[in-house]
Amino acid sequence: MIRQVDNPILEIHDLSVAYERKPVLWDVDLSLPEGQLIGIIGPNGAGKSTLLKAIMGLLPLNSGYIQINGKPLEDMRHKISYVPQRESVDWDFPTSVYEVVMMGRYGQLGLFNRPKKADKEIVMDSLRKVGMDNYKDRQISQLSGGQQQRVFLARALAQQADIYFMDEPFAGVDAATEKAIIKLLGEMSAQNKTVIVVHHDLQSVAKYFDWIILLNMRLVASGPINEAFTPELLQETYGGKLTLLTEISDLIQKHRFPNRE
Ligand SMILES: Nc1ncnc2c1ncn2[C@@H]1O[C@H](COP(=O)(O)OP(=O)(O)OP(=O)(O)O)[C@@H](O)[C@H]1O
Repeated sequence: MIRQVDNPILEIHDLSVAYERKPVLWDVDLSLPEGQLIGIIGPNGAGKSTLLKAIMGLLPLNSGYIQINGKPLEDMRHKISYVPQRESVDWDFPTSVYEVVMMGRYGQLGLFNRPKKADKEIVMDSLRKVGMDNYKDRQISQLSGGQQQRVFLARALAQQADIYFMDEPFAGVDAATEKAIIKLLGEMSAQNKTVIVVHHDLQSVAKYFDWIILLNMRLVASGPINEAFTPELLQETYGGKLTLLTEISDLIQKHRFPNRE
């Protein structure tokens, strides 16, 4: 079940990626609609992070190409923003919350230009949106996991991109932060931003996302949540673990018929 869309914001054609000849992604063909909250799910090692890195141009492709709004990715980099996994970053680096978020502006500014008043306002506005404006002078080494994730999000917001890629933004954060993040992502998609999130918790998929991508080295499904988040397609993605599938069937029933107990 792979739904192609008219006027896609993102198109991936015949994408294959390998690490030292070990194939990780095979022939992925995908088109995604604008302004939606999109989840990528699949088992460990399915290639979810690899897909994001390949789209961001951080890995060499074995084959394929990527277009944003019908134009080559290389010409559209300023329109995309990437929030890597929190653990992939050195949080002991001696810098402040404010500086990290200002880094989001350097794409527009150029490395050697001083931030202007407008940049400073965008940084403070982004910090306010994630509830971290009171921490602007704090060293990043002194933040909790949830606070680190909020700072990452503020940096992405400061880039003022059209498409946001996020690698497990809910991993290791507290419930309040998860709630704050999903609210923010909803506001972004209401402003026609496209938000693409690698996600692990199957329990919250139907509640959080408009569109879902099921991946296991190859693309299993891509479509609106009601069409693509089905027990059959999940079985194809995860390989039939029956207890999991029974749980998921229950979840889908609850999502579709929320008032039925
Ligand atoms: N830098 C690398 N060098 C070699 N192999 C790698 C590298 N990064 C990832 N892999 C391998 O590629 C496969 C896909 O990894 P990837 O991190 O994309 O999966 P994932 O779906 O994001 O997994 P998880 O849910 O466990 O985070 C795995 O088998 C992994 O071991």
